[in-house]
Amino acid sequence: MAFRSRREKLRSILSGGTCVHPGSVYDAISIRIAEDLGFPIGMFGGSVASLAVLGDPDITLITLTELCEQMRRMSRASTLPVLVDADHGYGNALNVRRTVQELETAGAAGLTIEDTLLPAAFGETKTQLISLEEGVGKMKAALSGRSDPSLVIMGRTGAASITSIEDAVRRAKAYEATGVDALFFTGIKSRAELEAITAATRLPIVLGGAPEDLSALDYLASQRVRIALQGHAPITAATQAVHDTLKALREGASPKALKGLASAELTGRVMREAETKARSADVLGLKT
Ligand SMILES: O=C([O-])CC(=O)C(=O)O
Ligand SMILES: [Mg+2]
Repeated sequence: MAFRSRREKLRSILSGGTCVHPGSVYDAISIRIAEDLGFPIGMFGGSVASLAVLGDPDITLITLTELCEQMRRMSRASTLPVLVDADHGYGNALNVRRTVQELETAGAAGLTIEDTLLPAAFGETKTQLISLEEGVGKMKAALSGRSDPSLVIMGRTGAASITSIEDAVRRAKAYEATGVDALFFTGIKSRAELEAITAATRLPIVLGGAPEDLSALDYLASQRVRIALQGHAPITAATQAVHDTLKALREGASPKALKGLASAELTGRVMREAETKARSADVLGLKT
C-alpha cells in the first residue's frame, strides 16, 4: 500500500510520548514547504479547504469530491502524512463510510469525523450537535469504511464549547468504545477541562485550537495530547501576500520593484526543479 508509511508515521506520533504541531497545508505548494521545513505532519482543515478550493467560508459548501481532489494533489506532491478534517463526514453515517473510502484512496494519513450538525439547520444561529447515538453510528461507519488498517480515524467533538465539558467527556468515552484511534477536541478552555478528558479516556488526544494556558508542549504531552493545532496562519499569510503583490502592480509598481517574492532558489525547490531536470535528461534526452 503506497500510503502505508505515511499512516504509520502518524501512528507513531500518536503512540509516542511527545506533542507536535502540524503544519497547516492546503495545496501542493504549501505541503511541500511544510515537508521541507521538517513538520512531522500536515493538517488539512475544512476551513482552509473551503478557502483554497472555493474561496468561501467554512459553511460546508465544499463537496467530498472537491476535498478529495485537493487531498490527491497534495498526496502526489509530497509524502508528508496529512490529517484531514472530514467535517461531519458529508452526510449521515452511510455517507461517512463513503467519505473514509474516498479519503483513504486520496492518500490521507488520518481523518477526523465530528459530531457537529452540518450544514447549519434552518433558523439556527448557534452550532448544534447531533445526538451521541448518531455520533457513535458515524464512528462505527467510519471504521467500517477503512480498508487499509493503518489509516487513522479520529472521533471529534466540539461539545466542550457547545454543550458542556461533561457532555464532551460522555461523547469521548462513547466514541472511544467504538474503536477509533484517537480523540480530537475543539473548544477546550482550561487545564481543568483537558485534565477531566485525560482522566476519563485512554486514547491519544488531539487539540484543535486552544488558549495560551494550553500551549506548553511538555504539559500537553503529559496529558496525552499528541497533536496540537495552531490555526491556519499560512493561508492567511498567502492571502495577504497575493493581495499586496496585486495591489502594488495595480498601482503601477514595476514587477522588479516588488517586495516579498519567493527567490528563484525557493521557487525551484518547491517545484522540485532539480528532480524534473534530472528526469528530463533521462527521458527527454536533454543535457542537465
Ligand atoms: O481541523 C481544523 O483544522 C480546525 C477546523 O475545524 C477547520 O479549520 O476547519
Ligand atoms: Mg473544520
